[in-house]
Amino acid sequence: MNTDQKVISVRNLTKKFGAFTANDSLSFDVYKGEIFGFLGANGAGKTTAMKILCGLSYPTSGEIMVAGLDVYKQREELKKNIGYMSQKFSLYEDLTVFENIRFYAGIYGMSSKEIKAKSDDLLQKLGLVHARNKRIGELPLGWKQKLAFSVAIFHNPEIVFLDEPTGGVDPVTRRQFWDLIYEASRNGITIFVTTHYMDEAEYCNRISIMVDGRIDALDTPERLKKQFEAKDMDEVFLKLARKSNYQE
Ligand SMILES: Nc1ncnc2c1ncn2[C@@H]1O[C@H](COP(=O)(O)OP(=O)(O)OP(=O)(O)O)[C@@H](O)[C@H]1O
Repeated sequence: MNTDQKVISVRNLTKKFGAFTANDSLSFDVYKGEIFGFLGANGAGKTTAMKILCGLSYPTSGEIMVAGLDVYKQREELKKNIGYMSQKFSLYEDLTVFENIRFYAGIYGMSSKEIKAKSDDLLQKLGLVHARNKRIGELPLGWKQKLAFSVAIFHNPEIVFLDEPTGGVDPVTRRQFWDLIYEASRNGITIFVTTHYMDEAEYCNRISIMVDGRIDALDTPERLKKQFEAKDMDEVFLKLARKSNYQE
C-alpha cells in the first residue's frame, strides 16, 4: 500500500432516493495497491456507494475521484480504468471459458493477439488449460469466481471493485480466491471489496464499516479490534450494530 498515491478520493458523498438517504456524507481515501474492505449490514448502503464509484449511478452530491477521474464528468474513461465483479453479474454460462475471456477483453479494446497470449498464460496459472473449451455452466462455483476475478483484471485496471465476490463458496476455495486478490494487490491493483464474511475482513489492509448510510468506523483490522476491545472482527461488527440500535 502506497499512501502517497490516492486512487479513490471521496468527499461528502450523499445519495438520496426521494426522502431516504442511502449514503450520508461519506468521506474516505483509498491508496494504490490497498485492499480496502467495505463492510456493513444488509441495506447499509454499500452497493449504492459502489455503483457511484464505478460510474453506474450519479450521487446526489459530493466530490468523487476514481483513478484520477471525476465520476460525474469522465464516466466513459473511468470504465476503462476499473474492473468490476459481483456474485450476481458474472460470466456467461452458455459461453466457453475462452469465449468469456475473449468477450470481456474485447470490450476493453484488447487486440486478438494480446487476448490469445494473455489467456493462455491465465489458463495455465489457474490450472484451467483443460477447461478452455468447456461451457462456464459446467464449472464448479469456486472456479467460476476465480475466473470471473481474473477476467475483471485482465485489462490491468487501476482498481477492481468486488461486490461479495465469494458468496456461497467454502472456506478453502475462499482462501484460494484471496491468494489471487493478494497477487493483484502486489501488482499494484487496488482492491475495493464488500463482504459479509468476517474472516475475509481480517485479510484487508483497512476496513470501513457502514451503519445506516454512514461510515461509523474506518481503520486497519488490528486497530479496530483494539479500539472496540474486541477479539475479532465479528465482535467489532456486533458492538457497532448494538451502538447504533441504542441510538435509535
Ligand atoms: N433505486 C433505489 N430506490 C430506492 N431505494 C433504494 C434504491 N436502491 C437502494 N435503495 C435503498 O437504499 C438502502 C441501501 O441499499 P444498498 O443496496 O446500497 O445496501 P447494501 O449495504 O449494499 O446491502 P446488501 O448487503 O443487502 O447488498 C436500502 O434501504 C435500499 O432499500
